[in-house]
Amino acid sequence: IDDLKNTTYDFVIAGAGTAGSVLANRLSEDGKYQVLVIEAGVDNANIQNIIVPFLGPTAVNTVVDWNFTSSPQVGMFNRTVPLPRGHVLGGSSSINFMAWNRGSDDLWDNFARLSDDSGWSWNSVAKYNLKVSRLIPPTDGRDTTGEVIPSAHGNGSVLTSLSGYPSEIDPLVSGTAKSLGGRFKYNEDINAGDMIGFGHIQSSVGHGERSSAATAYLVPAINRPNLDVVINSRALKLYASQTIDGVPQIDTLEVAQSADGPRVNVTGTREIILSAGVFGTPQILLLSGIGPKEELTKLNVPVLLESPDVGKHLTDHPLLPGYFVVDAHNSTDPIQRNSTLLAELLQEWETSRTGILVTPPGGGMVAFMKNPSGSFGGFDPSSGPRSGNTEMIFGDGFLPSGNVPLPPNGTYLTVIMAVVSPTSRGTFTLNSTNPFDSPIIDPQLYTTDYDIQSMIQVMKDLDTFLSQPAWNGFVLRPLVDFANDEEREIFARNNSRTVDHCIGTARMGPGGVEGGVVDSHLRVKGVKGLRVVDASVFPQIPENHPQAVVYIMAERASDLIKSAN
Ligand SMILES: Cc1cc2nc3c(=O)[nH]c(=O)nc-3n(C[C@H](O)[C@H](O)[C@H](O)COP(=O)(O)OP(=O)(O)OC[C@H]3O[C@@H](n4cnc5c(N)ncnc54)[C@H](O)[C@@H]3O)c2cc1C
Repeated sequence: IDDLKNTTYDFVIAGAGTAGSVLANRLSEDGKYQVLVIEAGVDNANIQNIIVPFLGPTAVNTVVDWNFTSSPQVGMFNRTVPLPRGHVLGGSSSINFMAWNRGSDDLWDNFARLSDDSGWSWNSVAKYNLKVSRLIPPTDGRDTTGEVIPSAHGNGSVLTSLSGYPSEIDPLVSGTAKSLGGRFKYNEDINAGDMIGFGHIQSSVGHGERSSAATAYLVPAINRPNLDVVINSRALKLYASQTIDGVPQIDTLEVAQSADGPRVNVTGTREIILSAGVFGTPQILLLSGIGPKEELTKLNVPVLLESPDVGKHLTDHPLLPGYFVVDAHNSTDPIQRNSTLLAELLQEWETSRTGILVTPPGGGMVAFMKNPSGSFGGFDPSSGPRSGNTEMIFGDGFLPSGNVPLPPNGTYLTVIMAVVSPTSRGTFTLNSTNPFDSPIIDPQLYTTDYDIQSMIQVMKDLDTFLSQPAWNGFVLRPLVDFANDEEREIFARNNSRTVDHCIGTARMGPGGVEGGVVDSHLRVKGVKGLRVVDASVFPQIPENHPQAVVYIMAERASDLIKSAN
């Protein structure tokens, strides 16, 4: 931060994560504006476990992760759960598990309805979807006819592909779905508008490497003379240098590299944009005195603007692994137990970008399902008929999660189950006024009956699916048996965590501050000069993996910002 030649820019962006990197690129592309990006985390270059797709999960809990932890979860017998977030250029897109879903048409139409802005409808954002990603062939070069619909995809920045190392499980999943149909139907492309059904996973992976907001948006722009990116520096607090007609004009951001280091003020003469993510953004807002009055007063933070929704509506997808002992012939399990084998595979990846390391662990097939019609008295909190209530991901091998340890021998099928239209809502609050203190994050997982019962439903749907003839001889037995729903519920509450899809802490909505923190153009209501562009503005949780939704939103936000300036 000391190297900055000046501290006044047209735009100052807090956070070079998924959304922040898109903004950095788009706002600097025509050379008209001077843009500064402040990123708390580290450089993304040359970090092997964020580049090699198979090693992705090993980046969690390292220097590239903020390592947040939830408060005790009452719906999970008071366990705490890890809440990783990217602490690196590219943000969470640099450490996530790379599943790529643009969301159903219904999701976007619901965003439009909830924000009262048709500009968020699918028809309006479809052009941004085409700008965001480009589907390229998988590294094994196979014919993918029937596995994806190429015409549904664009020619944009993030590279996406199907698994370059298909697993022996994939044809069992697609074959079973094709023969079962109905609630278990096959879906040729879950990114073509209707997400329901069993289909092939598309990942933000190209040529055997992770494609992130850093590699796809930030690095290509980094040498522009009008773009400065500062790393290892935290955005702390916003200031308004003046108030006009009672409206604070936000133009200053305080930055520091450590708790006791010097504070530097930077100025955004046109706008300051918070893209610090679902935890970073509400933290900056609250520290600046923008938030629920009672909470601010309790901590002696002077109230700049009463905005009751800051930190509220935190929503995440609960996740539960299901484990099955299988007779697999090409399982990933030996890799987890044998470092020599892993070293050989790394050598293969280094020399030819082939082998299993070109693909994220977790397998090649995913399903989004509706709960049975008529269940829950017909209640369906999802965005519409093309969005799911639950999800399954079919993983080749034992994917450690929850409290079940990797068994010393044997081969396994892991099915990651999730509730993707949860109704539990949590909170984000400050612990203290020290910006370097960890906040209190309470997603309140499984605090509604709908959420836990939906998880039980998907556990039973999985049993139905795996009892079909295609699995005979492959699935030998479940690792854990359940006699009834009560046992399923206890297992779920004991072993679930989240899919790391949290959203909503600065939600978008119509009307005044009681209707949401930002308006539909993502401007913070009640002040001037400040926007939020990241997953914290989502008015409801996408029924899918959300990174592509963040990218699409950030592309539209870039156009909104340019046209307003
Ligand atoms: C482990 C994990 C796995 C996931 N798997 C998937 C998946 O497979 N598919 C999918 O679609 N989604 C996945 N997600 C979710 C998805 O990656 C996120 O929803 C999305 O990337 C969020 O984008 P964002 O721009 O809101 O925030 P982020 O990308 O997290 O960006 C926020 C940035 O702001 C920085 N920052 C925070 N506070 C400050 C501050 N005070 N000052 C300066 N900088 C700050 C952070 O370091 C970060 O770089 C996963 C997430 C995680 C963590």
